[in-house]
Amino acid sequence: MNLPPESCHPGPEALARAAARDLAACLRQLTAGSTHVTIALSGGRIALPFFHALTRELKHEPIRLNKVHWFLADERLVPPDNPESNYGCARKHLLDPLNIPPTQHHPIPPLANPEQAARIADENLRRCTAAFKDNVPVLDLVLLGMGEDGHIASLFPNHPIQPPFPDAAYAPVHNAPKPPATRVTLTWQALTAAQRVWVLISGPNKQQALSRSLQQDPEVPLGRLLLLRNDIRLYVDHTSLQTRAG
Ligand SMILES: O=C1O[C@H](COP(=O)(O)O)[C@@H](O)[C@H](O)[C@H]1O
Repeated sequence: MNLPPESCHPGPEALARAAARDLAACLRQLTAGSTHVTIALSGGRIALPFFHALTRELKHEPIRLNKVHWFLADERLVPPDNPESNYGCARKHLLDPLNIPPTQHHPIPPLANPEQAARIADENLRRCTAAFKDNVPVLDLVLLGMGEDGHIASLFPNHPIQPPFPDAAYAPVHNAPKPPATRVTLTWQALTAAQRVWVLISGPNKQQALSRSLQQDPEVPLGRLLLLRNDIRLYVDHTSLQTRAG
């Protein structure tokens, strides 16, 4: 598998530390320059070590966090106190420990109707965004994970999404192959328009999806994204390079 050595880390903690250090450096630059910085966070297994490492990095940094607005790359439509909620996890382990005021949190509302939730999420992002590419909001940074099947955000293999309108940043997801079944995700357009995309890949049984992605296999969501843009930063740990047992 062709991965540059700087992308590879011995385990989730080392990966999380490296990504957190890089994000702190990136925020130092971005907050010095602009009035508004927009970041989309993900959930999944790497989220917890990453949020803890990022909290440690940012606690003692003279970064103007009051300029940073926190969005989600995807959400499972469950209440925020449900352990499956991506926002709930981000809030508990990153935003609250850093005392980020609620005006800078932009959760995807966990409504029963994902179409409506996606429209509200799109409007919230547009309201905070200064730059647009073909009317698609440009996020400063999107942080993604990758599942065993190669899914990123809530874009799953063989599971097309239907954005509510052509340049929508968010789309509803029905019958997701991984529970919870009802979700909202950033669209391909939003991932393509973003200034930066970093993917944190950790956890067993991901080797095949990763290797197909690196070959830009469009059937694998990360492979499709790597085909759409060649400037994605990958963080990979050794647990994700293990093959499926048996
Ligand atoms: O369901 C989701 O899964 C992905 C990957 O999570 P992992 O636990 O397999 O690493 C995550 O990036 C996404 O935000 C989440 O909703």
